[in-house]
Amino acid sequence: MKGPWRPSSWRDHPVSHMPQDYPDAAELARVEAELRTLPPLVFAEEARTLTERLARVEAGEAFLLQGGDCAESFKEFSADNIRDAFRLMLQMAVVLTFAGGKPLVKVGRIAGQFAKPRSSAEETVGGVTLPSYRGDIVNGTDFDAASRVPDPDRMIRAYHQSSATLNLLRAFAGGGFADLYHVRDWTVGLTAGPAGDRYRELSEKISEALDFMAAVGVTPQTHPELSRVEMFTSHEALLLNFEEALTRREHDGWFAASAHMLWIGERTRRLDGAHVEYARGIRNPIGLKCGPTMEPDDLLRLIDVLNPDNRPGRLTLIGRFGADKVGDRLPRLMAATKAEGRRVIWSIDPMHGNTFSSNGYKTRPLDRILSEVRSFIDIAASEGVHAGGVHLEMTGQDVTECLGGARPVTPEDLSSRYHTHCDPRLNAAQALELAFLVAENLKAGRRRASQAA
Ligand SMILES: O=C[C@H](O)[C@H](O)COP(=O)(O)O
Ligand SMILES: C=C(OP(=O)(O)O)C(=O)O
Ligand SMILES: [Mn+2]
Repeated sequence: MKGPWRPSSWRDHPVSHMPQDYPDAAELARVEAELRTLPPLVFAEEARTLTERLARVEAGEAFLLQGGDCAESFKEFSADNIRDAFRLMLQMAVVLTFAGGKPLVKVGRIAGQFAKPRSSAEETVGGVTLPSYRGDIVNGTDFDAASRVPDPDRMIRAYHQSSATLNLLRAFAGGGFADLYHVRDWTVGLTAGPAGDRYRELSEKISEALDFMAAVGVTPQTHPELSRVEMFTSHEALLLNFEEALTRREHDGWFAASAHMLWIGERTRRLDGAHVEYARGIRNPIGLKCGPTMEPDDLLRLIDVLNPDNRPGRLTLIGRFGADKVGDRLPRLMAATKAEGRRVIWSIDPMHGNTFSSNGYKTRPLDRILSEVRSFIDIAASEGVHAGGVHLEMTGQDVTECLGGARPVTPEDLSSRYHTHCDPRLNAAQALELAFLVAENLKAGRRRASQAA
């Protein structure tokens, strides 16, 4: 039984994957106090709106695309990177909406995705052992003792970077960049290759359809929704000192003001742990990673705590099993939520269960990623559950971090443009390829459903 919730009640629960060793407690307290005085990064009403949008996903009327960096960083912070991430979301949205025939809810892993859980608390290189890098909001990547000391001031820097990132995202979303009439312009930055060619073809079709609509009087002036998009932000609620300081009271309860949606990671989802305690008390939409060790009963007890009122849109379950395990682990979890009438969204993260090292680089093969997504869609169909979304680590940059693709990245290529601060991301072409695959599967599913009806 849980006691009363407060923004700080997580402190009475077991804490994992957070720095316990800030060297200066007074400085940490000063930073937390400063964060409490700073304006919210997002507005509670936006989080309520996202819950409504996700309720449509839960009802099977929309699809969720959640994606972005594994770890944002201070070094890779630039207008170009934000623009490229935004444009990739738009490109994928075009593919998924056109083929899927359903509205797409767009949620970035952006403007706050800075804290990382690590498999090991320490890292050893050449006989030297140092604390692991835990994300730019905690410590630095350089392999020297000073960089690895947790520094609370990094929270302030992460806050301001998130604020500037959100500012640009909001400008892009509402200020013309996302105008569907510019669908052709979004091909800028697409590398040569089949996914790019298919996208160009699709954007031509959409442009023709828009020209036709304009001829019959449907224009951005008459239909302003054609010239703007909704884009929401999300990150893992890992560094609870930061989250607590940005938790704000509203008339209908407490909201995390650091992002529209927060999720609980695979490594911090224990029922009595600090992270579940924090998440249960905020009214934002919540994600919960569900990995291969989760049993149906664990999941149901977590849902009891995280969504006791069974509110649609509140809880997104993000499976992340690995292509080889999804067939064994997912069906019983889906069957349990379905049998118990739990109003949850099922989404798939095909990244985190498909990671291994090659030539000293952490990588993931695109074919395994695609295979986990395909299995997810098939399993959902046979369990009678809506395949609600995908959760991806991806970047608008042409990196060489994940293997394979139509213009294949080989193990030898990994070193050429491997820029991630933590996990390997899909590059723009690989992400588009995945979007086409998901779109085709969704279309096939719709066809099957209408034939059966
Ligand atoms: O992003 C997720 C985790 O931080 C990451 O997968 C852990 O990676 P590690 O095994 O290198 O610590
Ligand atoms: C840490 C992550 O994933 P998981 O908790 O599923 O391992 C992540 O999404 O970056
Ligand atoms: Mn990751």
